[in-house]
Amino acid sequence: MASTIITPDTIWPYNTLLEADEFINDNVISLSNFIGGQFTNDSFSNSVKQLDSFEPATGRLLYTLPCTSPAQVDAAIGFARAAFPSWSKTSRAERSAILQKISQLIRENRELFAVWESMDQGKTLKRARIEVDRAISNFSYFSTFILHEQTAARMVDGVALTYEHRSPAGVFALISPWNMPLYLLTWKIAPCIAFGCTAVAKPSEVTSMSAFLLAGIFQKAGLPKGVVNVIFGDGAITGHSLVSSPLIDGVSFTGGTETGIAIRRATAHQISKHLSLELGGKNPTLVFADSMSPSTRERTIRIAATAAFENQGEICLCGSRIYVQRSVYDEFMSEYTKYVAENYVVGDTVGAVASLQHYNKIRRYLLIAEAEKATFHLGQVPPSLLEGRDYGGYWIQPTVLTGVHKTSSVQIDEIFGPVVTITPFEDEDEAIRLANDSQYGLAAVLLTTDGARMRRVGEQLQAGLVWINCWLVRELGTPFGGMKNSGTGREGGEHSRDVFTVVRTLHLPSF
Ligand SMILES: NC(=O)c1ccc[n+]([C@@H]2O[C@H](COP(=O)([O-])OP(=O)(O)OC[C@H]3O[C@@H](n4cnc5c(N)ncnc54)[C@H](O)[C@@H]3O)[C@@H](O)[C@H]2O)c1
Ligand SMILES: O=C/C=C/C=C(\O)C(=O)O
Repeated sequence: MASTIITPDTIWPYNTLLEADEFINDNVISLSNFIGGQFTNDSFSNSVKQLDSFEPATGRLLYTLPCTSPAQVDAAIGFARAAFPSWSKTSRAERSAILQKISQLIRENRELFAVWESMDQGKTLKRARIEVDRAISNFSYFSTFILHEQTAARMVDGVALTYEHRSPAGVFALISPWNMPLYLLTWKIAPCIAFGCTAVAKPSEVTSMSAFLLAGIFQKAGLPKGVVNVIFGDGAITGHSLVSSPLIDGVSFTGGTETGIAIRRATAHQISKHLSLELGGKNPTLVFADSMSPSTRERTIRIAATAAFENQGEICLCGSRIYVQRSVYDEFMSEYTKYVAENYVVGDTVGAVASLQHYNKIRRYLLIAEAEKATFHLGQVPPSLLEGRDYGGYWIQPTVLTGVHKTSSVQIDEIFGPVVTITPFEDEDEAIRLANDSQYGLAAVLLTTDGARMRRVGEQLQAGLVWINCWLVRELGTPFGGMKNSGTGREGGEHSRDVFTVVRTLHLPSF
């Protein structure tokens, strides 16, 4: 088998599942960092540990990646700093044109990205295509947002004219998790460079391939060298040295709550560092009796199922705690389990979970559910995969549980897999209490046909995003982010502008 040090161009021609599969069988792929506009051989120096990344659907080795050392992290930051003065002064039109070009190049290579993202993350090809489309939108949205942005001037009591002047905040660390790799990393890179900042981006060590391919797009689009550097590695060494560097002006992070806390700690003494933290969730779905009328039942079941099982439940916004009004509980249970069994089929509409480590985490929660005598309406404890690596993949059946106590870790913790708990409630007050009984506050789904209730309940839910009779509907200008331990800061449209710029208010007196 040939050992190939590759650039994205090596992979470019392999844009079907079959071709990608053959390429992997014939080659050992090693990803290299993209620093200062080049794919660098430093990634392979003997002092750099190499990490393995496995294909979730089969368990085979997909590629290796460098665990970038603190010295190399500093080198990447150096390139981003060197690029900042000139990039931050480019005109909005120039930046817009480059973002458009990046968007267009991803669109032209949609299938390439979808195929490799699906193989790398475990998601279905259909789901991967949806996420590539969102990556395309992330760049096109911010390419036009910056052209139309305006700042209002104000007269203060006729005494002074005031206006806000914004400038790019500097060099950012952009760190993303493994569940929606390209979608989430581009949600950070696009606004970062649109608002004139430069970046060192680090995808998750579990799913680094799409970021590598994206670096190839940056080269092809003519993004000036150093504006975006893409480095690979783990959290403890690479991620930590990146966020804690005094030469990093801001961090936009999406990942787990514990990691968010670690990043806050590591940067606590750097007061001016901008921090945007999008963290975990354990989101409630509330099913009111009125939503189970004959005309809306199908929609209610479909939304509660999609919110729970899309992308194997590996979306921070997934509704993994379903609460159902008692008068329709039995009917909901039988319709729901039937719908999930028919529509969420492992290996077809349900992909593999992202890693062996994650498989074992989900399994541990299902063992707890079993020990606590929860009822498994669908799914079961998956088999133990402890020996060797060649298993045939990390597959977990969509699992529907009832009888889980509110103090159980299965009900409290973010499992982040295809596991949902269902609990009855009596009335609106109890529904709100149960929904808010969580350390998290990222998202909530409200299923009801009562217009007054939509607002009455919706406005009391402790969640940054409330979806009523829908789920994961996104408009890229709306504030996106969580309450409580689900994060701090908002991203999207002008909220992303707040993350990536500093503001000064100028006062011009009239005397
Ligand atoms: N709120 C959101 O928008 C959102 C979106 C997607 C995922 N998530 C959350 O992400 C989690 C799953 O992803 P994960 O397991 O990859 O999360 P994670 O927190 O383990 O890792 C996320 C990223 O942070 C890096 N990292 C880890 N430790 C670090 C440290 N000390 N300093 C700097 N970087 C570090 C990792 O290498 C990875 O790139 C879930 O909790 C999920 O809810 C949240
Ligand atoms: O898994 C988390 C999903 C996050 C989604 C977004 O950040 C978004 O839709 O912009």
